Amino acid sequence: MPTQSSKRDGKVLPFKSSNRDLAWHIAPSVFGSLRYAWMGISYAFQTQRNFRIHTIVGSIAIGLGIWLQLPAVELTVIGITIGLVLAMELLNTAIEAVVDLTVKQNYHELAKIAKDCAAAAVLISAFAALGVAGCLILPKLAIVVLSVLG
Ligand SMILES: Nc1ncnc2c1ncn2[C@@H]1O[C@H](COP(=O)(O)OP(=O)(O)OP(=O)(O)O)[C@@H](O)[C@H]1O
Repeated sequence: MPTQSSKRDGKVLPFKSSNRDLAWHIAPSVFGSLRYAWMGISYAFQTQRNFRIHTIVGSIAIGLGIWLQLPAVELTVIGITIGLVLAMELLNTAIEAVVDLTVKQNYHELAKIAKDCAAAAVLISAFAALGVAGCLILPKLAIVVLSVLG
């Protein structure tokens, strides 16, 4: 049953709620979608060094936050920031794959722009995460370390 319409070459085309005719395969259920998402995380962890580093550093940050008994709001901010960095890493990996699929091993200025901008998005989110850790974790960690030392 047509629910919306799209414009192509000036013509209004009706389309169904799931207009995925070009897809090779469509996840049959919510459980199927979750399984494919997990496969994406697993692929990124196995193949992307930066994704592994960010996962480990993020886990340490969450662990430190819990150990330092940070308030729930601060732990939430740290969690959201780590989630943002990991999500950016996954999008960067997806963009790299689509670019490589499109241009193969040929040089293309637009491929360069796509990859450089995707990498920049990861970098900016990582800097934001550093800033959050510097504001919320470092001062309290310094107090604990200094009190232990002296
Ligand atoms: N097909 C291409 N055409 C033009 N420049 C490219 C192309 N492929 C890669 N590059 C350039 O090489 C850089 C590194 O490419 P690569 O595929 O390793 O991306 P990356 O973001 O550095 O990878 P990773 O996130 O895994 O470290 C890109 O940022 C881009 O500047």
